[in-house]
Amino acid sequence: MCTTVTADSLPELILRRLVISEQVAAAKFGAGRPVDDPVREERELARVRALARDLGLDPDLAADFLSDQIAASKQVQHRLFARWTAHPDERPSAGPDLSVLRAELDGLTVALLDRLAASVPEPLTPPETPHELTQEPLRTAYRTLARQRPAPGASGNGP
Ligand SMILES: O=C(O)C(=O)C[C@]1(C(=O)O)C=C[C@@H](O)C=C1
Repeated sequence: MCTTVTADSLPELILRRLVISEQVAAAKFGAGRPVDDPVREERELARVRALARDLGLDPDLAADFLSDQIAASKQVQHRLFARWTAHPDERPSAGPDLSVLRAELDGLTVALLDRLAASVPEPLTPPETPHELTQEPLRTAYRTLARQRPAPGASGNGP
């Protein structure tokens, strides 16, 4: 799996991550695994800090941003778990492979940080979506983006 940096916009990439999260939920529900995986989260956050340094982005900003994406993913997954527990007829028949989905998420992280580094540091608001499942998680995904952020390279981390 290669980690292609795409030309997609930040909002598109954020939405795509939530769509993959629905598949992650299916994989975990099918395998009887819990939504939360703190070890995986720690690894992702450490990687994002390293990527941010390479891109000239504030590592704290990048970590806050990824934490929002993880929190949003967990909201989607917990909602789906609750739905599938209450309505067995709505359960997905077969879950996709979690390791494949994680490789997709890792590739998206590179693209997301690349877009974040290229974006103007003006506050961004989450788009409205007709999908009830994703509206609240989208607000979570934009928590850091909704605040004024320092321009890339102006993070005060020194030369
Ligand atoms: O990789 C997983 O297991 C996921 O569920 C994805 C994810 C994430 O959004 O990156 C979300 C929740 C877990 O605690 C860890 C990571």
